[in-house]
Amino acid sequence: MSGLDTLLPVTILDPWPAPRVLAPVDVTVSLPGSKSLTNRALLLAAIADGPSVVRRALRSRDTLLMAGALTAIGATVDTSGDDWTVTPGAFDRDAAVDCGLAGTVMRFVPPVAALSTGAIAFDGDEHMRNRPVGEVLAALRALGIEISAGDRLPFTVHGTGSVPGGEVTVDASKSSQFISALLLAGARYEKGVDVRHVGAPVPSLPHIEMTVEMLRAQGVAVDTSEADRWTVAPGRVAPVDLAIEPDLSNAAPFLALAAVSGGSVTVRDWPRHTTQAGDALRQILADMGCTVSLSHDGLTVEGPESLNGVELDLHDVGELAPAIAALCALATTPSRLVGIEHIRGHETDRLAALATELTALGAQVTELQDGLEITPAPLHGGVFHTYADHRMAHAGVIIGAAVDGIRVENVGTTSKTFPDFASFWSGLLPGEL
Ligand SMILES: O=C(O)C1=C[C@@H](OP(=O)(O)O)[C@@H](O)[C@H](O)C1
Ligand SMILES: C=C(OP(=O)(O)O)C(=O)O
Repeated sequence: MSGLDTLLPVTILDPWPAPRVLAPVDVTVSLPGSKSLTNRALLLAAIADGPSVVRRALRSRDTLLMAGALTAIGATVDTSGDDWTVTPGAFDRDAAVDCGLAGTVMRFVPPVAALSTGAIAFDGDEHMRNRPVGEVLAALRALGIEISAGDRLPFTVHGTGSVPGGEVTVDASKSSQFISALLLAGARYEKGVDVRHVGAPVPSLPHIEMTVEMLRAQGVAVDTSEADRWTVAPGRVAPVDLAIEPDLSNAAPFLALAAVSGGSVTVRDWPRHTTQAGDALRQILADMGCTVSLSHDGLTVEGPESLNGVELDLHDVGELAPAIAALCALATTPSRLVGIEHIRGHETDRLAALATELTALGAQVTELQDGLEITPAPLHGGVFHTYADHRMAHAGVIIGAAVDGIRVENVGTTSKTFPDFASFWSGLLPGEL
């Protein structure tokens, strides 16, 4: 397993005493790059028709796993600097791909591996064997690819060097990544790819918009004129030269610091136009009573005297749910978060994990099939378990900022998308520990 332990500070205690914030904070932060943008850029670069550069790439477990996967199948990825270079190569060898716990690696790489003449074996962390991928494998089989084993990790893709492509139907109600996966590789299929979704509504639509926007930026023609249908024309993928935006979903715990302390937090370089789901934080935090402003300094959130509860459908932005749920547990009125059954298939069953951990600290939480009802109650200290889920750790540190005696178990799991998160977080709060 690529634990990438070198990314983790060795001195972080486990469980980690989360810094308590005793006065309003007033900080400005620059955050690492977006996981979703970095991994799409790397993948497109590997199937482009010339060398690429991914500027200010996120250096984290998920992105290094993507770089490792693309290198294993035949691309050359230089991750030594802040700007990563990618040189496409022949996909002509047998290889093993470690997906870790990265959905973007497990779902996005197999459709590219299908272009190889080698046998590409995929596996990952133990929990990754529970995360859904069968719909992508079934689609690839329908497009003529041989894949051994069933519908979960581990599996092996046996490419023949080319993929006919064409029409395929997918039920993407469990993850938008099933659609993105097929679209990202589709231009390199002989007939392109024409993907229809049939099933309950697709979650996380901004992530599909991100895929489509990035494909178009590389000169790929994508037709989205019909609902639940995406058509990618066959053709070249132009070399990538992209500067990665800060990860707006990972901004959630930082902006939450302003919300819970009644202080002010500015995240630099917040993009004016973006397809990142995390941009929804602006409206969500305003709904909770924060003052939110976007200026040339970045996005500034000022916390209110007391936080409002909210009723939200997070279907489009489910990756924000853990941080929002933590804020709801610290609000003064009840909240209801719905539309997020699919996050039971994320790094852990996030609805069950949030209900368990918030309840253990004294919150009143009802777990719904597709969400959470959270009624504020006085919280007390304790260990906040993270289930190897970076966003559960973010939820834990948010609670810990506002409640005495919170210790976050395995805070190092944040390395999935944020290098050295715990040190960065405590460095923002000097003298307040
Ligand atoms: O395509 C992507 O980069 C992602 C899509 C979303 O997945 P789901 O559609 O499975 O929620 C999101 O939650 C995940 O963090 C990243
Ligand atoms: C769901 C997430 O990740 P993944 O890309 O592994 O699906 C996430 O980061 O919240």
